[in-house]
Amino acid sequence: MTDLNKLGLAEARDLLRKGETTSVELTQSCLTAIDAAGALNAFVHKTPELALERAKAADERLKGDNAPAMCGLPIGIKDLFCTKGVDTQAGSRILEGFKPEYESTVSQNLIDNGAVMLGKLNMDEFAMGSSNETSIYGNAVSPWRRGNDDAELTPGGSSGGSAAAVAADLCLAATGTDTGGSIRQPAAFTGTVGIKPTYGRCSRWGTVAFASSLDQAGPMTKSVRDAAIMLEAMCGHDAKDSTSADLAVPNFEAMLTGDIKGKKIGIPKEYCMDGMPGEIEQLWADGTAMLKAAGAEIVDISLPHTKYALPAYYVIAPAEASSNLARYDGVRYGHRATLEAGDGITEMYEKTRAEGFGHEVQRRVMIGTYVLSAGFYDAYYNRARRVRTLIKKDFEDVFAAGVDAILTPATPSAAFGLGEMTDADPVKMYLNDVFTVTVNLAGLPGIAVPTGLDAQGLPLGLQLIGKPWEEGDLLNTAYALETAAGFVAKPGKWW
Ligand SMILES: NC(=O)C[C@H](N)C(=O)O
Repeated sequence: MTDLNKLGLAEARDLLRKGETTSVELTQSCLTAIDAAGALNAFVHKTPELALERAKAADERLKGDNAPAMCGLPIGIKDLFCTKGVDTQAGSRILEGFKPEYESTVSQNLIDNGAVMLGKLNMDEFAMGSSNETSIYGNAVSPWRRGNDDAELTPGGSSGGSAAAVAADLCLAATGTDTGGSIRQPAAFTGTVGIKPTYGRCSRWGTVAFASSLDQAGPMTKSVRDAAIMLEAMCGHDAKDSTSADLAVPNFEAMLTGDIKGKKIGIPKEYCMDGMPGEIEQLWADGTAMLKAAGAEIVDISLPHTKYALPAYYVIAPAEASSNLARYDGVRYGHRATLEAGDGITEMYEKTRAEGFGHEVQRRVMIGTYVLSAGFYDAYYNRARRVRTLIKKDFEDVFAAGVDAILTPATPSAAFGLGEMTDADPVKMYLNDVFTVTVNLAGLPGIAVPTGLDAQGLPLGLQLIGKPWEEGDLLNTAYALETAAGFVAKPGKWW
């Protein structure tokens, strides 16, 4: 069978069960596609030997009756997850040469479920960015292009390598993480599906920390069904993460009936922002009509504190980052600067951190340190935390009034060109997160579903936001939207 790498998880799983292919064949097909896609710079550490070894073991396991759902399925892992004995750099120079002694809970869950890791995927440094351009490895490149224009576009960020790899069929699916939109924005930019589950659904243990009260892992896949399959395999209670929820994991795939009759879908008026491109407005209106045609009840809602979400996020996330990143001191991990005679420990810290962190990470550490400092703590950090509570309450009120899910655009535009936003004011880049950060601040599940193309042929996505712990319901609504939208476009192969 050719082009096995183009399959999704569900299709490949079914072929494996019928004995029509093997994990080794699937894995080999992905490895060949990865080798031919150097131009995308998606995989930054490849693990072909390990992959084939695990694929062989999976083929053995598949001979029995109890092989788990992801048994034998080749996937990519974002470079933020610690993988035992395999380079884990979080896209940063400061973690150069770091090979963890342990496996993150999420990647261990996937290994236990039989998934086959092909390698580690490119990302913005410490997951700070929306274009993958802050990566020490150089940016990942989107497989998509605007019409016949050969300008390189961003796959989004920070999980840009994951999005590029899934969209270009280098793997069947990938892991991502989302602190302010890092799964949903790259998914929307590349015509793939990405879900950020409820905060606490996936363990954060062994995932390099950015902003601990916001970080969540999730799957990036070719379909909603695949997202359901992979989320179930990734998540679950973990005693090693005190914020991990001790809740049973439902069979998400079994909940995909496509029936959303009578579901109340909220359309928040505050998400209709000034300067929103007509194409995004149209996409949103089309998505609303699709859900209505599928039997949902559409209601106008208000989330009054939405406009404060982005500023609150860009105070809280840097504050937590400045604290989390204090551990990179040149002693315990990775890079250490070369010192001169007379340099003491202070010079060692300063030189190491100045060399080891890129500009965006330095900016956030400085902002975070500032907003946490004695004279400014109340004015910035505490105020941002209070705003966060109000944002959370906005959602609680809407759900208490009977709304089942909320539909919004996922991003304010289609993918932009590499370099187009890096020289600009950093706030322009931060504005990419305008529709996604509210969900992280409130700890809710959110999913991006590809629903259309812009005038230049680039994918656009819509976001559905669900109630806490109701990912199954959210996935089902997303499934209904996906079915109605019938998005089948793929990037033309140029790499
Ligand atoms: N990690 C994320 O969710 C990315 C977000 N754009 C940020 O730069 O903070």
